Amino acid sequence: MDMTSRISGHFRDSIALLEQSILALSEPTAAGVDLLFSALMNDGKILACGNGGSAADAQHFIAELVGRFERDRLPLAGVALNTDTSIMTAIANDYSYDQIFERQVTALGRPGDVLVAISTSGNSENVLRSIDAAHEREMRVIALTGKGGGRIGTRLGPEDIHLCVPHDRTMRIQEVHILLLHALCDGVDAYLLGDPA
Ligand SMILES: O=C(CO)[C@@H](O)[C@H](O)[C@H](O)[C@H](O)COP(=O)(O)O
Ligand SMILES: [Zn+2]
Repeated sequence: MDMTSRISGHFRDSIALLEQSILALSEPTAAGVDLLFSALMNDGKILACGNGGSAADAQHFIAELVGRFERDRLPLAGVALNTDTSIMTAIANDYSYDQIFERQVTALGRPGDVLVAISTSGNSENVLRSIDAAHEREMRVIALTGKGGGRIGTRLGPEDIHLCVPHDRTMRIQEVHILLLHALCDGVDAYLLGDPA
C-alpha cells in the first residue's frame, strides 16, 4: 500500500469538498451568524450537542463562545450538552440514551435560545430528540449534518438553519463542520468587535 498517496488522496478529497461547500454553505452559515448574534444580544444562550467526534466539536465550539475565539471580548453564553457525565449517565441509566440531550434542552432551554445540533448522518436519535425539545421550548435550531441531512433534515422548521455538508463520509463531513463552527465564531466576533482586516 502506498501510504503517502493515500494521505495525498485525503487532502485532494478535502480540497474538492471545501470548494463545493463554499457554494452550498456560505450563505446559510451567514444566516447562522445572524441568528446566533441576535440570540446572544437578546440575553439568549446557545446549547450545542452531538455524539463522538461531533460531541468534541460541540464542546470546542462552546469553549470558544464562553472563553474566547481569536480576540478578547465579553464571554458569551453557551452550554455543551455532551460534557456533564453525571447528567448524561443519570439520564441514560434512568430513562434512555436517546433522551440525554432532549431532557437537558427541556431543563435549560428558553424561548429565544438557539440549539446547535451536530450529526454527520442526520440520524442520531438523541440529537433528533433535542431538536424536537428545542422547538417545544420555542428555540430555533442550527443543524450541522451531512449525507443528505437524514431524518434531521426532515424535522427542521422554516425558521431553522440547515448546514448540510454535501458528502457521504463522516470524517470529511466533520472536517467541514469544524470550519463552519469556526466561521460562526468568527462572524459573531466580527459583529461584536469589527473586522480587524
Ligand atoms: O468521529 C467519529 C468518526 O470520524 C465518530 O466518533 C462519530 O462521531 C461517531 O460514530 C458518532 O456516533 C456518529 O454520529 P452521527 O455523526 O451520525 O450523529
Ligand atoms: Zn472523527
